[in-house]
Amino acid sequence: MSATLTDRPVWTDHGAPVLPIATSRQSLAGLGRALRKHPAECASAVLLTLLAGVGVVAVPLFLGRLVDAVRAGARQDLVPLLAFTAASVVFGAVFAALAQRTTERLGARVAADLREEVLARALGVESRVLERVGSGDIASRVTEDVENFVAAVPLAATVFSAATTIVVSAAGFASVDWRLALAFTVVFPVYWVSLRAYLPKAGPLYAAERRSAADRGQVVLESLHGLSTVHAYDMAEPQTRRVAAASERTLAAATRALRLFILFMKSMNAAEALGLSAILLAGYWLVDAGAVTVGEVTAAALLFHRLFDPLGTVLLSFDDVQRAGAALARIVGVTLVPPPEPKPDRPHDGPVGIVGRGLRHFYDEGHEVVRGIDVEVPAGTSLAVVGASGAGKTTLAGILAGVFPPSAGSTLLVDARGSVDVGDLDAGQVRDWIGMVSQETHVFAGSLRDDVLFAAPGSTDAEVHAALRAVGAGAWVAALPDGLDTAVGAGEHPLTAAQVQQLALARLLLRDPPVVVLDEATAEAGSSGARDLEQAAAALVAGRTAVVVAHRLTQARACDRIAVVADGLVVELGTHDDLVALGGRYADLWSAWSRRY
Ligand SMILES: Nc1ncnc2c1ncn2[C@@H]1O[C@H](COP(=O)(O)OP(=O)(O)OP(=O)(O)O)[C@@H](O)[C@H]1O
Repeated sequence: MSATLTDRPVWTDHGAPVLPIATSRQSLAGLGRALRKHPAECASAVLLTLLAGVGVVAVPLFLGRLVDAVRAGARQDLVPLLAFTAASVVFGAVFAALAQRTTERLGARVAADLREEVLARALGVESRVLERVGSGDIASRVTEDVENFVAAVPLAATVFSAATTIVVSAAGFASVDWRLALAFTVVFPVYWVSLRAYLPKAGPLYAAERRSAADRGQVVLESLHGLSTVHAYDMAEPQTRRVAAASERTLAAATRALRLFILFMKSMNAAEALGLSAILLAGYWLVDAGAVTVGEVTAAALLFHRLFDPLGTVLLSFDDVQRAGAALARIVGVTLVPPPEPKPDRPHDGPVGIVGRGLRHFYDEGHEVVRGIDVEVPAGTSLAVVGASGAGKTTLAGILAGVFPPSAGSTLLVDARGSVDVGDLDAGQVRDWIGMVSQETHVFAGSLRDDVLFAAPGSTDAEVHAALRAVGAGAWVAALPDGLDTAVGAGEHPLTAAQVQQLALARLLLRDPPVVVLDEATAEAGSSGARDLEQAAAALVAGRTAVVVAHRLTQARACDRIAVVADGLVVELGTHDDLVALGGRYADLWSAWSRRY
């Protein structure tokens, strides 16, 4: 694996490295891609919403005709017109319900697709990128941002239907008389000015309200948690005053937000009054000039009145749409991380040795934790890595296992066909060559079988049992109520730290890579558990090339050679006997260990 010190993609937000955030255009393109996967649902959502809009618009138009029929005394037209009006009401209601359902379902599908896409891409993000941006950013995008987007789906459906109704109504207006339609447009400048005044202030005011509500909650929680202290020091009164002060601040913030909202609503009402007046005035003039009928003006006025609702929906949803847009930008942003380049297939051939050349690594610039290590583990031999806490053992193990690239230097794998740089293999191929048990083994929610098969899908139950027996897990697995079907993971059958380590070892045994890197597989098991795990690890190491980060020196003694790491460098290297004879750091560690155990 080769890498240079600058070989890291970085996007920044106020100087802090983050994953990319999509621009509006990229977000829309991402949404478009997700929508295009459901062409039939998209078409039916649009069609049903249009039909619902037609229903909404038809009612005022028929009512307008009714007015004209009454004025003309055309009694024979009244019943059919009333029937058409009633039918339009039913038609509009039925299609509105169908449209809402279809659009919400489509939204839920799109959200699910986006969630899957972002999760797949997140899992494929290279560790060098993850290391730079931190896993928190990616986790919040896959969870919170996706949730925020999903929560906005019903709203998006409502806004889409409202926007469609507005468009269909505009067509309805134009069909009555273009001059009436023109009169109606006087509302738009008023809406525009109100929105420009409302939106920039609303966000910070609502945020302040949420913040002060959170502060109040914090004060209340503190008082409850510290109840005994409050009683002991007779602090009930000052504490109540703190809660009251926090409540007043919340109330003041909520009042400020509400006042702005009421002002905004008033300006919307003013816009509606203005629009209606404009239509009636224009209507009066047009009727007078004989250009339109009273019924047509009635239809236009009713049409406009019916628009209050959808217009209000669209205007009031700006905030939420902006918030959903921000979540979408972060979700789509994950998909903008360039996927790792596909590497040519290079299966291993026979036993594999491992060579690290000039390895250096830093997590924080200016603080190297591996400072130039050359290490060679010939095929079929084992190397123990020992040293004080923080010496760089885990970092070295991670680099040798190809979990992340070094800041400088390279790791080569050597087989019968020659050598290959770990960096020239893709992540899946690396795991065929090298298996690793790290300090953080995760137990996935599911059956015990699935948890083991995770590393080697397709293995039979007999093979899974054999692997579990080989790592010393046979007895406890046999005692499980449902055997391999037992549910493990969060909230299910609890596993001890040693059992989790055994699972990790069994996974690796089934995967059967020629090289294994074990990092403190025995550290958390307590001394008797640790001895069992040592044996389990020995079963895995036998016949393979192994790098073992060993805290228990018996495990180090069992390896062919031992590297003592101190402050990012290998300071001693040799067999157990050589190093004891050398009388250096390892000899000191060994004599201290021998005295203790
Ligand atoms: N992800 C990380 N980000 C920043 N610093 C890190 C990270 N991982 C390790 N370090 C730092 O790098 C140094 C070497 O850590 P490393 O875990 O490699 O040492 P170690 O010898 O394995 O220690 P231990 O035996 O305690 O696990 C330490 O100073 C540690 O704090």
